[in-house]
Amino acid sequence: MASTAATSFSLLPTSSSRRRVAAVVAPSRLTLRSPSRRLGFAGVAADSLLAAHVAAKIRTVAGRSGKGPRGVAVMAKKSVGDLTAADLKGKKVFVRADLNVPLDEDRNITDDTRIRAAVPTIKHLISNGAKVILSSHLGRPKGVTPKFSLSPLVPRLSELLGIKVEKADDCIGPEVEKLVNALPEGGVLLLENVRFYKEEEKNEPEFAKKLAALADLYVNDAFGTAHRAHASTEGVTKFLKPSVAGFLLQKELDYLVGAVSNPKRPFAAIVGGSKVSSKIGVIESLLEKCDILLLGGGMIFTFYKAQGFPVGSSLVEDDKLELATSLLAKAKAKGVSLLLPTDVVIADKFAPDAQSKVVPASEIPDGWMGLDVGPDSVKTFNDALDTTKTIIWNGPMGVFEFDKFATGTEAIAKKLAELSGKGVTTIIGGGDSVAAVEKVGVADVMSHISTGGGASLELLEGKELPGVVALDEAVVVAV
Ligand SMILES: Nc1ncnc2c1ncn2[C@@H]1O[C@H](COP(=O)(O)OP(=O)(O)OP(=O)(O)O)[C@@H](O)[C@H]1O
Ligand SMILES: O=C(O)[C@H](O)COP(=O)(O)O
Repeated sequence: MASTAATSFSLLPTSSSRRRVAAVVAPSRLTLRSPSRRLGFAGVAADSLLAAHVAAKIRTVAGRSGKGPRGVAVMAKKSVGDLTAADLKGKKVFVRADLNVPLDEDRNITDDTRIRAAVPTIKHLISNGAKVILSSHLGRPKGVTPKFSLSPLVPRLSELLGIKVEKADDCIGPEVEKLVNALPEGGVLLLENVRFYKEEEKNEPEFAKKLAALADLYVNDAFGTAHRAHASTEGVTKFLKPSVAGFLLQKELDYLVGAVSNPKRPFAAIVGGSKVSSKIGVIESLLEKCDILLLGGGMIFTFYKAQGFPVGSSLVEDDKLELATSLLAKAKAKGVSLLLPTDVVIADKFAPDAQSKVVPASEIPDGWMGLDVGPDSVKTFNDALDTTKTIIWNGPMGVFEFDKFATGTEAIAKKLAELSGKGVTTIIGGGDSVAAVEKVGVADVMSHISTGGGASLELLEGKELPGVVALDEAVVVAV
């Protein structure tokens, strides 16, 4: 018989859990006093963008003081959209982007998403007469390593921006300064990989100062690297004013903080991936906010074992059994409807050509391992998702890299695409779930696909990102 793991948790959230979330973030109480009220990005209203930052800040302020948001003066980050031609014309602007794109053996770009995502900010700057000094890392080089040069990015950047992008062979020093000084208004100079200097990751002030010396002001649009306190993401802000957020950074915050903290309800979170240990923070944080939590991926077997079910040779973290039990109890206490798959696709080995069959989640035989969620679970998950208005998804439902075990993940991707078309806010929180959505070819219809893996995980865990914290604040006053 199928396990009844799902039925031991109530299907409806309590009204108190709804009230608690609403009390923690109440952006409607706020009057925004910032020109960035006008700003919008990709169909996202300006007020909603700011509400996201405000909501994040309120939670921090409220958390520290132990009091709610009422009457608390809070701040929001200054935006590149606040800068007009009067601020930008002829100015040298240091733009930190995350152009850490995958390259094949011949150094061709295999996915240009991150380059495309950086374009709106750069276009805004060049169309307002700024001189753009563009900086990024690529990979994790140890010292100067030609295979990690940013040179292969120049043709695609030039094509997307419609101008000839210049390239420096270094990111600091007299030669770079000469190229910067030769930049025309509306020109773009791409600096060499900033991680060729070990001082970058060490966030050494002297190195940050040298980067800053190239420019008049700073824009951080590197969402994927915003969780790193590096010289070009954090240190440089101490020497360049103003230091403002780019459009991509804002959009990521709007969805991953704003839509998640203040969601249209019911709000469902889908968490998958390999191990529960790497998702504890995310699950705990989402349990505070969501109405429905769907779990899939390798982590579910730790939950099953904690409930006394046989798990065969499935992935299990034996030191996390108590944790799994406590997460189930927490969900129950909070009135969150936590659904574990009731059936699984099992395999006789971890391989694309493994023998496979579907069994109830409570009946995995010895020698077999669960590699995907089963069809009954997909149906239950889809029915639950049909009731929602906001969905965030992080981590695949199974070993989607093997076609035979990709069905559950692909079904969820298709369901989110369908619901997105019906007005549900669908957010894909980075990492492998993005790859899965792209594999199914439904990336374009999602409300938001994060460009950050580690950064989006940290945000979903409720952490502050150093690259965001360091930016200038625009005063927002609570009334
Ligand atoms: N049942 C399973 N058994 C073993 N591995 C699984 C299972 N289900 C999913 N996985 C694996 O989990 C991996 C993704 O897990 P991870 O925790 O890294 O997710 P993610 O957060 O989406 O990715 P990233 O860490 O890149 O952000 C995939 O490679 C997938 O094959
Ligand atoms: O790909 C990423 O997640 C970002 O570019 C950050 O890279 P890092 O993990 O090497 O800092």
